[in-house]
Amino acid sequence: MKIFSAAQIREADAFTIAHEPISSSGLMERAAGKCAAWLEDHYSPVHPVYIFCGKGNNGGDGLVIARLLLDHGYTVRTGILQYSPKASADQELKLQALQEHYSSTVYDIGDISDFPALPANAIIIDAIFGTGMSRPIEGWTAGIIHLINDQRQKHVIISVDMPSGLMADESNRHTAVVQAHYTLSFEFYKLAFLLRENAPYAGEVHILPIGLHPDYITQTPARYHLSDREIMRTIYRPRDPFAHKGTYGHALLIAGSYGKMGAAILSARACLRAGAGLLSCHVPQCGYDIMQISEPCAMCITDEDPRYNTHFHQDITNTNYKAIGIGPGLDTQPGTAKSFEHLLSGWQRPMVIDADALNLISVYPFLLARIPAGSILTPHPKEFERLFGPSANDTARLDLLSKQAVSLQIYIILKGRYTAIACPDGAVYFNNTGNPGMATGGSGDVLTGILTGLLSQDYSPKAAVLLGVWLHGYAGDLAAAHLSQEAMTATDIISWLGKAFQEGI
Ligand SMILES: NC(=O)C1=CN([C@@H]2O[C@H](COP(=O)(O)OP(=O)(O)OC[C@H]3O[C@@H](n4cnc5c(N)ncnc54)[C@H](OP(=O)(O)O)[C@@H]3O)[C@@H](O)[C@H]2O)[C@@H](O)CC1
Ligand SMILES: Nc1ncnc2c1ncn2[C@@H]1O[C@H](COP(=O)(O)OP(=O)(O)O)[C@@H](O)[C@H]1O
Ligand SMILES: [K+]
Repeated sequence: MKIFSAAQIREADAFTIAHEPISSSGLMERAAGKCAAWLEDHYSPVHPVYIFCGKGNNGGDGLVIARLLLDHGYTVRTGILQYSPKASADQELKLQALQEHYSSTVYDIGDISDFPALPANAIIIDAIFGTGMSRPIEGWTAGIIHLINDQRQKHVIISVDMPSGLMADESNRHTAVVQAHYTLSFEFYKLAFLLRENAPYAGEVHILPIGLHPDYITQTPARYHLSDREIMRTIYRPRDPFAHKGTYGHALLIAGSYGKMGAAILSARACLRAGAGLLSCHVPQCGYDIMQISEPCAMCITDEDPRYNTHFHQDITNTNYKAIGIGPGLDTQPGTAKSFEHLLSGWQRPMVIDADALNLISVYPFLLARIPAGSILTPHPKEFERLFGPSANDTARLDLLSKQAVSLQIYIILKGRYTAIACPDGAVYFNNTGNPGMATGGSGDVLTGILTGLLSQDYSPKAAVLLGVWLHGYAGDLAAAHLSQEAMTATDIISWLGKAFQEGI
């Protein structure tokens, strides 16, 4: 799914009106109708509804919602914030339509003293500002937003399209922003919903399709995308009935050190469960028995070093590996750094680089330029900062992420709630599977294994990152649904990977 900017959404709106027999007022009826239907599905008329409307089209939506709910027997009070003498044409039209039958339910808000006393069970609808937010909210209008937020413990707050005060395309820098429980957003995710800094505002986001013109959507390029099942269906390739183990590649995993063999085991298991044909794991001597006993399906190469991997570069001279994954539990010994440097000089195909291998690059930044094109880096935010330096805010970090992926011609997976996958062509995909149950040691090692397993099966690096991150989160969601977010561990993500293949694509 494409993520459009506020300006593009306005264009989509105008394109739809120009190419379909629908007016802007009609589109507003459709959009607000979707919101009213959602509200009626979730809340009965025992809940009095308090709608706060602005003077733009977001306010217009609120006025239509008011009329539709009143038509269906709800008790509604609609306050119009008079922060400006002028209103949009459609807002005026919808105000007239509401006043025609229900004028006694509408009142003006010109100061915080006009904020109503809310009865128990009341629902707050925020239709003050939407994608037209152009500057910080000030004065008493900001005061009304704070008063709305003060009700958060007692009343459900539902924002129409956007939480008022939030800019659609960037990190929030302002103080007056509605903190909604739910946001009913039209047609598209907004970039703002996916940024960590904006976590307090949108609540649970529901995307309501309003029939914006499909030609605009397909023809207009977008920099940001949201991964979805449709994308996965175009990527996933069922196994060839005549396949043999050679068909799906021989993967090499370089992982583990004394005290951190668990990371290597998790990656190895995930790599196999992601479908690799063969897997060899390069481990230090102390890890040989551990790996052989824990994962009988993996072959094992032991390092000359008893505790660390320091001679793995020699492996690539012998065998024709299809994919290499390096990093989980690797440690950052000088010998490991040297071997990594040799490996990067000799290996030209895409590889997966994670954890301590990323930390080694942070310490020896000249290695960055040696990463083979098409490789996949999987930093969490701290590792990203060590690699590429700090950023002023989430939007700036997103720009830096994309810039680095383009200039190094690699894929960078910045892990988090909405993992951001930056591609060498400048596109960024956000992933929406996964949950806080995955915030537990080893989850990232599992991802590295999955990605290595997909690469070894000849998925292109782009296909591997999109599918791998999606399946990893999907398996995490299945694990959480069966075990709880608290009790699930990284091992459970691997256990549910099979179901994720079956149900998540
Ligand atoms: N996209 C779609 O497909 C559809 C979209 N629809 C709806 O339209 C919404 C967008 O409407 P919109 O463009 O009229 O903008 P909106 O957010 O209502 O506010 C603009 C007004 O606020 C003002 N203003 C701005 N910032 C301010 C501030 N800080 N403090 C004070 N004033 C401020 C601004 O003034 P100006 O900047 O011009 O001075 C202007 O008057 C969208 O979110 C969705 O709900 C649906 O109806 C139909 C389908
Ligand atoms: N709140 C969350 N929502 C979704 N995914 C999460 C969440 N917390 C963690 N994850 C996922 O779990 C993984 C954690 O990776 P990482 O921090 O490298 O863990 P580790 O180093 O312990 O293996 C990432 O893929 C991340 O996207
Ligand atoms: K709003």
